[in-house]
Parts: sequence; structure tokens; C-alpha cells
Amino acid sequence: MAETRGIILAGGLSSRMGGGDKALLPLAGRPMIGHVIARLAPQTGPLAISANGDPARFLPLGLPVLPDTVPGFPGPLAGVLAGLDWAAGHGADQLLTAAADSPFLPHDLAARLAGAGRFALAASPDQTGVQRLHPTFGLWPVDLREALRRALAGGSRRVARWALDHGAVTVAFATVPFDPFFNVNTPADLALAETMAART
Ligand SMILES: Nc1nc2c(ncn2[C@@H]2O[C@H](COP(=O)(O)OP(=O)(O)OP(=O)(O)O)[C@@H](O)[C@H]2O)c(=O)[nH]1
Repeated sequence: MAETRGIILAGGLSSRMGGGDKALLPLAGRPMIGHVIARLAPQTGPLAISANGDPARFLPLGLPVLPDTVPGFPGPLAGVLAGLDWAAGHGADQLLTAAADSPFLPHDLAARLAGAGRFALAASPDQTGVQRLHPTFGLWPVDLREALRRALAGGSRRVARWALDHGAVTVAFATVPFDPFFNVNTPADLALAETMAART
């Protein structure tokens, strides 16, 4: 059976939030990333946090922190690469990824993605019913990591495009009662997440 490890993508600049770590902002009594850990941990093997800078700020969460290995802030794909290298180093076959700023991710994320194939990305319909990809939520085969490394070295930053070009299938999730991939980018989103957390 395939062994899977998981990472929570928490790098990036959080510029729409005014900088700092979105992942550590308090939401319903704990850091936002705490909600993601609580939902993801039962779904996969060992977890790590993908983040840059001083790892000590994540110490209370008790998970290893993986810095990006691509210079600058090239986006979440660099975090996926660091996660794939970490998973490969521990003999895992696959990597489950989730974003730290989506505190209501599906409880059946891993099962649904794994049921679709060895490389799968999540999607959900927008308000017009069109399926939108959420490429930070995926199940990635470890053996694609050298191809991803080359793509990043060549300047590729578009997660969804790269994944679809490498055989990823998409898995559609329901948005009732709300979109489980709702993500917190701004202070207004954080306020909305508080009201959503009170209802979950
Ligand atoms: N490891 C890693 N994660 C990233 C990087 N950029 C974004 N992420 C993560 O990917 C997810 C989506 O990021 P965005 O909201 O698009 O970008 P952001 O930098 O967090 O926020 P903005 O600056 O407001 O766009 C979040 O969970 C981020 O923490 C990166 O360069 N490295």
C-alpha cells in the first residue's frame, strides 16, 4: 500500500493580510493552522509545515518545518517540492498537500483524492457553477519531484498548469453548506471565518 505524508503550505508573504504569518493568526481560539492540522492529521501519515524564516515560531505546533529550497518567494509549488523531497527521504510514495489558510478543508480530502488516482487535485464549483481548481490541495506522486525541480528552476510558478500537464486528475468537492476550500486572505476573510467556525 502507498505510504503518504502530508504538508501544510504556510510560506508566502501574506501581503493581503498586511504581512506576517496568516497561519498563526488566531481563529476560534487557536492559530488558524491548528484547524488545518486537526482536519488533516487523521487523514494521512506524518505531517510537516512548509514555511520560511525562523522555524521557532511554529514550535508549539509540534511538527517539523520544511523551508523552501528555491530562492525568493516563488509560490506554493516550491513548498510542494520541499515536501516531496521530505517524503522521498522517508520512503513515502505520495504527498498530501493543504494550505494553511483554508481552515475548513474536507474531512475526506485524502480519501477522495486517493480514490481518483495517484496524482489528483481538488476542485469546487464557484458561484456560477464552474469548477475551480484548488491546486494547493493535492495528492502528489513523489517520483515527479525531479520534473518539478526542473520546472521551478526554469521559472514555472503555476501549480495547476504544471500538475495538469503531468497527468493530475481533478476531484470535485461539494460547497454545501459552504466551500470547504474557503481561504483567508484578508482581515475581512478572517472575520467571516470566525462566523463560519461558530457554525461548524
Ligand atoms: N511554502 C510556500 N508556501 C507558499 C508560498 N506562497 C504561498 N504559499 C502558501 O500557499 C497558500 C496560498 O498562498 P496565497 O494566499 O496565494 O499567497 P500568500 O503569500 O499566502 O498571500 P498573499 O501575499 O496575500 O497573496 C498559503 O497557504 C500560503 O502560505 C511560498 O512561496 N512557499
